[in-house]
Amino acid sequence: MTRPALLECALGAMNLGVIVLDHARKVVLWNRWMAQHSGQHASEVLGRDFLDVFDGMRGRRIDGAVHHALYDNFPAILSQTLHKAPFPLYVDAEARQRGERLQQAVAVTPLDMPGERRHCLIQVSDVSYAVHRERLLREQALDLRLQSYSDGLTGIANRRHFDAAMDNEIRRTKRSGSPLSLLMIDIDFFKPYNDYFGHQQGDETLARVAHALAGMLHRPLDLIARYGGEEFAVILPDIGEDQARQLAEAMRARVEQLAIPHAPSSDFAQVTVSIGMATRTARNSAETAVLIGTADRALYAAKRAGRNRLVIERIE
Ligand SMILES: Nc1nc2c(ncn2[C@@H]2O[C@H](COP(=O)(O)OP(=O)(O)OP(=O)(O)O)[C@@H](O)[C@H]2O)c(=O)[nH]1
Repeated sequence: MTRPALLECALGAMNLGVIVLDHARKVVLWNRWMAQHSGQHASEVLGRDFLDVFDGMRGRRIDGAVHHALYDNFPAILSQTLHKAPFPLYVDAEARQRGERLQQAVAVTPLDMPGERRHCLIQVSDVSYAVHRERLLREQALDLRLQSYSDGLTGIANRRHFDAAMDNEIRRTKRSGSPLSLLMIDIDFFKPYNDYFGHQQGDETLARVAHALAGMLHRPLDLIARYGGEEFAVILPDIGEDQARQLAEAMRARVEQLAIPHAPSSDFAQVTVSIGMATRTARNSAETAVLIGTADRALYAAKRAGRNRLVIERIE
């Protein structure tokens, strides 16, 4: 095989688009890959002006890159992230109908040949697969992040999320001096509920209560988390005892209003919650453990006092 025939054969077999333009920007080489994905055979484009073949490219980045390659001897690489699918190239006729272009990475290179004015080589690679994989990986990473910060059963924040948010809020409150209230909320007589209705219905009720409580929070930094089995914790930044008390009382009443029938052996006809509350202020400057410990003690006081109630314990 002669050398030109060999080169012709290799060019035809290449798995990327190859275009060569002469100094006047006329197409002088167009390989089979380009014909296959553009729908234009070499005989239709050879000898034509590049911008006549690709009218939509006028004034675009690729037009500038060709200009710089031909007249300033500058090469350029157009990554698909910044220049999405510049050429109208498609994987097949169906994709063309849908207008779904191949994702492309484009390299524009000056070609200096002895005795000729400068030409320019344009290489187009199909990076659709890489782009698809990258998108998939990004989505998976986001999913994992969400999963690692939310509780699978109820969909609210999990304990890890609570710990991180609590650290942040304590730090923020130390800087700003604003108050920070914490509620610990526990479903009353949940063991008899599970024993009577079964664990699966117990799960459903847990999720329903979590959802109802979460629906009461409207400020962006308020956070409700599943703290333990049937216990929730609510972080309320920037509100002092009075406002937090009103919200906590409304949350208690909201669960009662759900009117979820309780087990016959419970003291209550409906599912209820007990709530313990404590507030960090600039004056008491409580650390995380003290705030949580105090809200926890208040919760147990609410249980001892008969349940379905709110108890506030002050930090001295
Ligand atoms: N269905 C279900 N039950 C859970 C889950 N996590 C914890 N529990 C149950 O919650 C119940 C908690 O019971 P206890 O701590 O004894 O207290 P209680 O019966 O709720 O009574 P008081 O808290 O004193 O009002 C236990 O029976 C746990 O099995 C869960 O994810 N799903």
